[in-house]
Amino acid sequence: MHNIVNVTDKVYWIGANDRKTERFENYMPLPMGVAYNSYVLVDEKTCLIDTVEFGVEGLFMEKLEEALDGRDLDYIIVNHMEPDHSGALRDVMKKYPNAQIVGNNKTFPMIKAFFHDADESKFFVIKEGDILDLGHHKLTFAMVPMVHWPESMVTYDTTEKILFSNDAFGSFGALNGGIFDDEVNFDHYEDEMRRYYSNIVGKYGMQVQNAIKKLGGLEIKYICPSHGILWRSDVAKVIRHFDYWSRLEPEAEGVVIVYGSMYGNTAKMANAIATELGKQGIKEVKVYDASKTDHSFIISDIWKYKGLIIGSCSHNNAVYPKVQPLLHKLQNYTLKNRYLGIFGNMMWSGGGVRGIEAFSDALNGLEVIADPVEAKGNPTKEDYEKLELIAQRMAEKLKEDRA
Ligand SMILES: Cc1cc2nc3c(=O)[nH]c(=O)nc-3n(C[C@H](O)[C@H](O)[C@H](O)COP(=O)(O)O)c2cc1C
Repeated sequence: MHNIVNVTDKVYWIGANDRKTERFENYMPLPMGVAYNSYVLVDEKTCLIDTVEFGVEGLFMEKLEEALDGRDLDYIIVNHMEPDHSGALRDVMKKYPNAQIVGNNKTFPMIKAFFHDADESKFFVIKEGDILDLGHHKLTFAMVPMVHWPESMVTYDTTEKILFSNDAFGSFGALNGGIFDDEVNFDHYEDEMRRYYSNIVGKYGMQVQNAIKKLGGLEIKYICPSHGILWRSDVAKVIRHFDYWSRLEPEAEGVVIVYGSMYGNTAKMANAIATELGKQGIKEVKVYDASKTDHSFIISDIWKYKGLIIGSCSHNNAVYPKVQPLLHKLQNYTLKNRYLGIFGNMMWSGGGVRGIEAFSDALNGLEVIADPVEAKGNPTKEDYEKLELIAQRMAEKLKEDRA
Protein backbone atom coordinates (compact mmCIF):
# COMPACT_ATOMS: atom_id res chain seq x y z
CA MET A 1 0.00 0.00 0.00
CA HIS A 2 1.36 3.39 -0.97
CA ASN A 3 1.62 6.20 1.47
CA ILE A 4 -0.42 4.29 4.05
CA VAL A 5 1.18 3.38 7.36
CA ASN A 6 0.22 0.62 9.77
CA VAL A 7 -0.44 1.80 13.30
CA THR A 8 -1.02 -1.84 14.24
CA ASP A 9 -1.81 -4.86 12.10
CA LYS A 10 -5.25 -3.76 10.92
CA VAL A 11 -5.26 -0.12 11.91
CA TYR A 12 -3.98 2.24 9.24
CA TRP A 13 -2.95 5.88 9.13
CA ILE A 14 -4.36 7.32 5.90
CA GLY A 15 -3.85 11.00 6.69
CA ALA A 16 -2.78 13.73 4.30
CA ASN A 17 0.18 16.08 4.48
CA ASP A 18 -0.57 19.63 3.42
CA ARG A 19 2.45 21.75 2.52
CA LYS A 20 0.50 24.05 0.25
CA THR A 21 -1.93 25.88 2.52
CA GLU A 22 -0.36 29.16 3.59
CA ARG A 23 -2.24 29.74 6.81
CA PHE A 24 -4.12 27.55 9.27
CA GLU A 25 -7.59 28.91 10.02
CA ASN A 26 -6.55 31.44 7.38
CA TYR A 27 -4.36 33.39 9.79
CA MET A 28 -1.52 31.30 11.26
CA PRO A 29 1.40 30.61 8.89
CA LEU A 30 2.32 27.00 8.19
CA PRO A 31 6.03 27.08 7.30
CA MET A 32 6.37 23.36 8.03
CA GLY A 33 2.94 22.44 6.70
CA VAL A 34 0.33 20.47 8.61
CA ALA A 35 -0.89 16.86 8.64
CA TYR A 36 -4.57 15.95 8.82
CA ASN A 37 -4.57 12.49 10.36
CA SER A 38 -7.26 10.00 9.54
CA TYR A 39 -7.39 6.33 10.48
CA VAL A 40 -9.02 3.19 9.15
CA LEU A 41 -9.73 0.02 11.15
CA VAL A 42 -10.26 -3.05 9.01
CA ASP A 43 -12.06 -5.69 11.06
CA GLU A 44 -15.26 -7.71 10.65
CA LYS A 45 -16.67 -4.22 10.28
CA THR A 46 -14.67 -1.41 8.68
CA CYS A 47 -14.39 1.95 10.33
CA LEU A 48 -12.95 5.35 9.38
CA ILE A 49 -11.99 7.85 12.08
CA ASP A 50 -12.23 11.46 10.84
CA THR A 51 -11.36 12.77 7.39
CA VAL A 52 -9.22 15.63 6.07
CA GLU A 53 -9.41 19.28 4.99
CA PHE A 54 -10.78 20.45 1.63
CA GLY A 55 -7.99 20.56 -0.93
CA VAL A 56 -6.28 17.28 -0.02
CA GLU A 57 -9.35 15.06 -0.27
CA GLY A 58 -8.29 13.60 -3.64
CA LEU A 59 -5.29 11.75 -2.27
CA PHE A 60 -7.21 10.90 0.88
CA MET A 61 -10.05 9.22 -1.03
CA GLU A 62 -7.51 7.13 -2.97
CA LYS A 63 -5.88 6.02 0.26
CA LEU A 64 -9.19 5.18 1.87
CA GLU A 65 -10.14 3.02 -1.10
CA GLU A 66 -6.77 1.28 -1.04
CA ALA A 67 -6.92 0.60 2.71
CA LEU A 68 -10.43 -0.87 2.36
CA ASP A 69 -9.16 -3.11 -0.43
CA GLY A 70 -12.52 -3.56 -2.11
CA ARG A 71 -14.62 -3.66 1.05
CA ASP A 72 -17.47 -1.33 1.86
CA LEU A 73 -17.22 1.16 4.73
CA ASP A 74 -19.45 0.37 7.72
CA TYR A 75 -18.77 3.28 10.08
CA ILE A 76 -17.41 6.81 9.93
CA ILE A 77 -16.58 8.14 13.38
CA VAL A 78 -16.65 11.92 13.59
CA ASN A 79 -14.55 12.96 16.57
CA HIS A 80 -14.58 16.59 15.49
CA MET A 81 -16.53 18.63 12.95
CA GLU A 82 -13.99 21.39 12.41
CA PRO A 83 -13.55 21.50 8.63
CA ASP A 84 -9.88 20.51 8.73
CA HIS A 85 -11.17 17.05 9.77
CA SER A 86 -14.60 17.00 8.16
CA GLY A 87 -13.79 18.65 4.83
CA ALA A 88 -13.86 15.32 2.99
CA LEU A 89 -16.80 13.91 4.98
CA ARG A 90 -19.37 14.72 2.33
CA ASP A 91 -17.29 12.95 -0.34
CA VAL A 92 -16.93 9.90 1.90
CA MET A 93 -20.67 9.82 2.66
CA LYS A 94 -21.43 10.00 -1.07
CA LYS A 95 -18.94 7.27 -2.01
CA TYR A 96 -19.95 4.95 0.86
CA PRO A 97 -23.69 5.58 1.26
CA ASN A 98 -24.15 2.50 3.48
CA ALA A 99 -21.78 3.78 6.15
CA GLN A 100 -23.28 4.84 9.47
CA ILE A 101 -22.05 8.19 10.75
CA VAL A 102 -21.04 7.91 14.40
CA GLY A 103 -21.06 10.99 16.59
CA ASN A 104 -22.58 12.47 19.74
CA ASN A 105 -25.71 14.58 20.06
CA LYS A 106 -23.75 17.78 19.39
CA THR A 107 -22.11 16.38 16.25
CA PHE A 108 -25.16 15.93 14.06
CA PRO A 109 -26.54 19.47 14.06
CA MET A 110 -23.08 20.53 12.88
CA ILE A 111 -23.06 17.90 10.12
CA LYS A 112 -26.44 19.20 8.96
CA ALA A 113 -25.19 22.79 9.13
CA PHE A 114 -22.16 21.99 6.97
CA PHE A 115 -23.75 19.40 4.66
CA HIS A 116 -27.46 20.09 4.19
CA ASP A 117 -27.96 16.93 2.14
CA ALA A 118 -26.44 14.51 4.69
CA ASP A 119 -28.59 11.38 5.01
CA GLU A 120 -30.05 11.53 8.53
CA SER A 121 -31.08 7.87 8.41
CA LYS A 122 -27.36 7.05 8.66
CA PHE A 123 -26.76 9.08 11.81
CA PHE A 124 -25.74 6.85 14.72
CA VAL A 125 -25.74 8.76 18.02
CA ILE A 126 -23.41 7.46 20.71
CA LYS A 127 -22.79 8.72 24.22
CA GLU A 128 -19.85 8.49 26.55
CA GLY A 129 -18.94 4.89 27.39
CA ASP A 130 -20.95 3.25 24.59
CA ILE A 131 -19.22 0.39 22.81
CA LEU A 132 -18.95 0.12 19.03
CA ASP A 133 -18.13 -3.51 18.26
CA LEU A 134 -16.13 -3.97 15.06
CA GLY A 135 -15.44 -7.65 15.73
CA HIS A 136 -11.94 -7.87 17.20
CA HIS A 137 -11.76 -4.17 18.03
CA LYS A 138 -14.22 -2.75 20.54
CA LEU A 139 -14.30 1.03 20.47
CA THR A 140 -15.58 3.35 23.16
CA PHE A 141 -15.97 7.10 23.39
CA ALA A 142 -15.24 9.92 25.81
CA MET A 143 -16.54 13.46 25.47
CA VAL A 144 -13.92 16.21 25.69
CA PRO A 145 -16.09 19.31 25.27
CA MET A 146 -14.25 22.48 24.22
CA VAL A 147 -11.03 20.69 23.39
CA HIS A 148 -11.57 22.70 21.40
CA TRP A 149 -15.15 22.58 20.01
CA PRO A 150 -18.36 21.73 21.88
CA GLU A 151 -18.83 18.38 20.12
CA SER A 152 -15.20 17.24 20.50
CA MET A 153 -14.83 13.63 21.57
CA VAL A 154 -12.12 10.97 21.55
CA THR A 155 -12.36 7.35 20.50
CA TYR A 156 -10.57 4.62 22.45
CA ASP A 157 -9.86 1.17 21.09
CA THR A 158 -10.16 -1.03 24.18
CA THR A 159 -8.62 -3.99 22.30
CA GLU A 160 -5.28 -2.49 21.24
CA LYS A 161 -5.30 0.43 23.73
CA ILE A 162 -5.23 3.09 21.03
CA LEU A 163 -6.48 6.57 21.88
CA PHE A 164 -7.67 8.47 18.82
CA SER A 165 -7.29 11.73 20.63
CA ASN A 166 -8.73 14.25 18.20
CA ASP A 167 -6.98 17.66 18.44
CA ALA A 168 -5.62 16.86 21.90
CA PHE A 169 -1.89 16.06 21.62
CA GLY A 170 -1.82 17.43 18.07
CA SER A 171 0.77 19.56 16.33
CA PHE A 172 1.49 21.72 13.32
CA GLY A 173 4.03 20.35 10.87
CA ALA A 174 3.53 17.88 8.03
CA LEU A 175 4.82 14.37 8.68
CA ASN A 176 8.19 14.01 7.00
CA GLY A 177 9.11 10.36 6.79
CA GLY A 178 8.38 8.54 10.04
CA ILE A 179 5.05 9.19 11.68
CA PHE A 180 5.73 7.81 15.20
CA ASP A 181 7.54 9.55 18.01
CA ASP A 182 10.36 6.97 17.93
CA GLU A 183 10.90 7.43 14.18
CA VAL A 184 11.54 11.17 14.20
CA ASN A 185 13.61 13.78 16.01
CA PHE A 186 11.03 15.38 18.31
CA ASP A 187 13.15 18.56 18.45
CA HIS A 188 11.95 19.24 14.90
CA TYR A 189 8.32 19.10 16.02
CA GLU A 190 8.34 20.50 19.55
CA ASP A 191 8.09 24.20 18.70
CA GLU A 192 5.33 23.52 16.18
CA MET A 193 3.48 21.45 18.74
CA ARG A 194 3.62 24.27 21.28
CA ARG A 195 2.59 26.81 18.64
CA TYR A 196 -0.36 24.59 17.76
CA TYR A 197 -1.35 24.11 21.40
CA SER A 198 -0.95 27.71 22.53
CA ASN A 199 -2.73 29.28 19.58
CA ILE A 200 -5.51 26.79 18.97
CA VAL A 201 -6.29 25.04 22.22
CA GLY A 202 -4.62 27.56 24.54
CA LYS A 203 -7.85 29.24 25.60
CA TYR A 204 -9.25 25.95 26.90
CA GLY A 205 -6.66 24.98 29.49
CA MET A 206 -9.25 23.97 32.09
CA GLN A 207 -11.05 21.73 29.58
CA VAL A 208 -7.72 20.13 28.58
CA GLN A 209 -7.02 19.50 32.27
CA ASN A 210 -10.45 17.85 32.60
CA ALA A 211 -9.73 15.70 29.56
CA ILE A 212 -6.33 14.63 30.92
CA LYS A 213 -7.98 13.64 34.21
CA LYS A 214 -10.76 11.77 32.43
CA LEU A 215 -8.36 9.84 30.18
CA GLY A 216 -5.81 9.33 32.96
CA GLY A 217 -7.38 6.03 34.03
CA LEU A 218 -6.99 4.42 30.60
CA GLU A 219 -4.17 2.14 29.61
CA ILE A 220 -2.83 3.90 26.53
CA LYS A 221 -0.31 2.23 24.22
CA TYR A 222 -0.79 4.55 21.27
CA ILE A 223 -1.92 8.15 20.96
CA CYS A 224 -3.17 8.90 17.47
CA PRO A 225 -4.01 12.61 17.28
CA SER A 226 -5.70 14.32 14.39
CA HIS A 227 -2.59 16.39 13.56
CA GLY A 228 1.11 15.67 13.72
CA ILE A 229 3.15 12.77 15.00
CA LEU A 230 1.69 9.65 16.60
CA TRP A 231 2.92 8.44 19.99
CA ARG A 232 3.78 4.89 21.00
CA SER A 233 7.23 4.88 22.67
CA ASP A 234 6.85 7.74 25.11
CA VAL A 235 3.14 8.40 25.48
CA ALA A 236 3.77 10.03 28.86
CA LYS A 237 5.93 12.70 27.24
CA VAL A 238 3.22 14.23 25.10
CA ILE A 239 0.73 14.09 27.98
CA ARG A 240 3.30 15.88 30.18
CA HIS A 241 3.71 18.66 27.60
CA PHE A 242 -0.02 19.21 27.25
CA ASP A 243 -0.39 19.10 31.02
CA TYR A 244 1.89 22.02 31.80
CA TRP A 245 0.90 23.98 28.71
CA SER A 246 -2.74 23.70 29.76
CA ARG A 247 -1.89 24.80 33.30
CA LEU A 248 -0.08 27.76 31.73
CA GLU A 249 3.09 26.73 33.51
CA PRO A 250 6.21 27.99 31.71
CA GLU A 251 8.70 25.32 30.74
CA ALA A 252 11.93 27.31 30.56
CA GLU A 253 13.83 30.19 32.13
CA GLY A 254 13.80 32.99 29.62
CA VAL A 255 12.19 36.20 28.51
CA VAL A 256 10.11 37.29 25.53
CA ILE A 257 10.41 40.99 24.72
CA VAL A 258 7.79 42.07 22.22
CA TYR A 259 7.34 45.62 21.03
CA GLY A 260 5.71 47.87 18.45
CA SER A 261 7.59 50.87 17.10
CA MET A 262 7.05 53.21 14.14
CA TYR A 263 10.23 55.27 14.20
CA GLY A 264 12.63 53.22 16.31
CA ASN A 265 12.47 54.77 19.78
CA THR A 266 10.51 51.91 21.37
CA ALA A 267 12.77 49.47 19.50
CA LYS A 268 15.82 51.12 21.09
CA MET A 269 14.22 50.63 24.50
CA ALA A 270 13.61 46.93 23.75
CA ASN A 271 17.24 46.47 22.79
CA ALA A 272 18.43 48.16 25.97
CA ILE A 273 16.36 45.76 28.10
CA ALA A 274 17.56 42.73 26.12
CA THR A 275 21.21 43.77 26.44
CA GLU A 276 20.90 44.15 30.19
CA LEU A 277 19.17 40.75 30.49
CA GLY A 278 22.17 39.24 28.70
CA LYS A 279 24.53 40.97 31.13
CA GLN A 280 22.47 39.57 33.98
CA GLY A 281 23.08 36.03 32.71
CA ILE A 282 19.69 35.26 31.17
CA LYS A 283 20.55 33.12 28.19
CA GLU A 284 17.19 32.73 26.51
CA VAL A 285 15.96 36.16 25.44
CA LYS A 286 13.66 36.42 22.43
CA VAL A 287 13.10 39.92 21.05
CA TYR A 288 10.18 40.30 18.62
CA ASP A 289 8.98 43.22 16.56
CA ALA A 290 5.21 42.67 16.67
CA SER A 291 4.83 44.28 13.23
CA LYS A 292 7.08 41.73 11.62
CA THR A 293 6.81 38.32 13.30
CA ASP A 294 3.50 36.54 13.06
CA HIS A 295 1.90 36.58 16.49
CA SER A 296 1.39 32.81 16.57
CA PHE A 297 5.18 32.38 16.96
CA ILE A 298 5.35 35.05 19.66
CA ILE A 299 2.47 33.44 21.56
CA SER A 300 4.21 30.07 21.40
CA ASP A 301 7.31 31.56 23.05
CA ILE A 302 5.16 33.37 25.62
CA TRP A 303 3.80 29.92 26.53
CA LYS A 304 7.38 28.67 26.87
CA TYR A 305 8.99 31.33 29.02
CA LYS A 306 8.23 32.79 32.42
CA GLY A 307 9.33 36.35 31.58
CA LEU A 308 7.35 38.70 29.36
CA ILE A 309 8.19 42.32 28.60
CA ILE A 310 5.85 44.31 26.38
CA GLY A 311 6.54 47.69 24.78
CA SER A 312 4.49 49.97 22.60
CA CYS A 313 4.71 53.41 21.12
CA SER A 314 1.59 55.54 21.56
CA HIS A 315 -0.79 55.59 18.67
CA ASN A 316 -3.96 57.66 18.65
CA ASN A 317 -4.25 57.50 22.41
CA ALA A 318 -3.84 53.71 22.45
CA VAL A 319 -1.46 50.78 22.07
CA TYR A 320 0.15 50.49 18.64
CA PRO A 321 -2.18 48.61 16.23
CA LYS A 322 0.33 45.80 15.67
CA VAL A 323 0.66 45.12 19.40
CA GLN A 324 -3.01 45.41 20.32
CA PRO A 325 -4.16 42.12 18.67
CA LEU A 326 -1.50 40.23 20.57
CA LEU A 327 -2.74 41.68 23.88
CA HIS A 328 -6.30 40.90 22.85
CA LYS A 329 -5.47 37.24 22.23
CA LEU A 330 -3.46 36.86 25.45
CA GLN A 331 -6.32 38.43 27.41
CA ASN A 332 -8.86 36.20 25.68
CA TYR A 333 -6.68 33.20 26.60
CA THR A 334 -6.37 34.45 30.23
CA LEU A 335 -2.58 34.33 30.33
CA LYS A 336 -1.21 33.81 33.85
CA ASN A 337 1.90 32.71 35.77
CA ARG A 338 4.17 35.24 34.08
CA TYR A 339 6.43 38.06 35.27
CA LEU A 340 5.61 41.17 33.29
CA GLY A 341 7.62 44.29 32.40
CA ILE A 342 6.08 47.28 30.62
CA PHE A 343 7.63 50.06 28.56
CA GLY A 344 6.74 52.43 25.76
CA ASN A 345 7.15 55.73 23.99
CA MET A 346 5.00 58.82 23.45
CA MET A 347 5.08 62.43 22.36
CA TRP A 348 2.07 64.20 23.86
CA SER A 349 -0.39 62.46 26.20
CA GLY A 350 0.69 58.82 25.77
CA GLY A 351 -1.53 55.79 25.24
CA GLY A 352 0.85 52.86 24.67
CA VAL A 353 1.98 52.21 28.22
CA ARG A 354 -1.48 53.03 29.53
CA GLY A 355 -2.97 50.38 27.26
CA ILE A 356 -0.49 47.69 28.33
CA GLU A 357 -1.21 48.53 31.99
CA ALA A 358 -4.95 48.12 31.32
CA PHE A 359 -4.23 44.72 29.74
CA SER A 360 -2.21 43.70 32.78
CA ASP A 361 -4.94 44.90 35.18
CA ALA A 362 -7.54 42.87 33.29
CA LEU A 363 -5.60 39.66 33.90
CA ASN A 364 -5.12 38.34 37.41
CA GLY A 365 -2.09 36.17 36.90
CA LEU A 366 0.61 38.59 35.72
CA GLU A 367 3.11 39.97 38.22
CA VAL A 368 4.41 43.39 37.18
CA ILE A 369 8.02 43.26 38.34
CA ALA A 370 9.05 46.94 38.06
CA ASP A 371 7.61 50.38 37.37
CA PRO A 372 6.59 50.82 33.74
CA VAL A 373 8.94 53.06 31.76
CA GLU A 374 7.53 55.60 29.34
CA ALA A 375 10.02 57.68 27.35
CA LYS A 376 9.26 60.76 25.27
CA GLY A 377 10.95 60.38 21.90
CA ASN A 378 14.63 59.52 22.13
CA PRO A 379 15.16 57.81 25.53
CA THR A 380 17.23 59.77 28.05
CA LYS A 381 19.99 58.47 30.33
CA GLU A 382 17.40 58.25 33.13
CA ASP A 383 15.06 56.28 30.88
CA TYR A 384 17.83 53.78 30.11
CA GLU A 385 18.57 53.37 33.79
CA LYS A 386 14.90 52.59 34.45
CA LEU A 387 14.82 50.14 31.54
CA GLU A 388 17.88 48.39 32.94
CA LEU A 389 16.06 48.16 36.24
CA ILE A 390 13.22 46.24 34.54
CA ALA A 391 15.80 43.80 33.16
CA GLN A 392 17.54 43.48 36.52
CA ARG A 393 14.31 42.84 38.40
CA MET A 394 13.26 40.28 35.79
CA ALA A 395 16.62 38.49 36.08
CA GLU A 396 16.37 38.49 39.88
CA LYS A 397 12.90 36.98 39.80
CA LEU A 398 13.94 34.27 37.34
CA LYS A 399 17.04 33.44 39.40
CA GLU A 400 14.97 33.24 42.60
CA ASP A 401 12.82 30.62 40.84
CA ARG A 402 15.91 28.50 40.13
CA ALA A 403 16.30 27.81 43.82
C1 LIG B 1 -0.20 58.25 13.78
C2 LIG B 1 0.45 58.63 15.06
C3 LIG B 1 -0.28 58.68 16.21
C4 LIG B 1 0.29 59.03 17.43
N1 LIG B 1 -0.47 59.07 18.54
C5 LIG B 1 0.08 59.46 19.71
C6 LIG B 1 -0.70 59.53 20.90
O1 LIG B 1 -1.89 59.22 20.91
N2 LIG B 1 -0.10 59.94 22.04
C7 LIG B 1 1.21 60.31 22.08
O2 LIG B 1 1.71 60.65 23.14
N3 LIG B 1 1.98 60.21 20.98
C8 LIG B 1 1.45 59.81 19.80
N4 LIG B 1 2.22 59.74 18.67
C9 LIG B 1 3.63 60.03 18.77
C10 LIG B 1 4.50 58.77 18.91
O3 LIG B 1 4.00 57.91 19.91
C11 LIG B 1 5.91 59.19 19.29
O4 LIG B 1 6.46 59.89 18.20
C12 LIG B 1 6.81 58.06 19.70
O5 LIG B 1 8.10 58.58 19.97
C13 LIG B 1 6.91 57.02 18.62
O6 LIG B 1 7.69 55.96 19.09
P1 LIG B 1 8.50 55.04 18.05
O7 LIG B 1 9.71 55.80 17.59
O8 LIG B 1 8.85 53.81 18.80
O9 LIG B 1 7.58 54.76 16.91
C14 LIG B 1 1.65 59.37 17.47
C15 LIG B 1 2.41 59.31 16.29
C16 LIG B 1 1.82 58.95 15.11
C17 LIG B 1 2.66 58.88 13.87
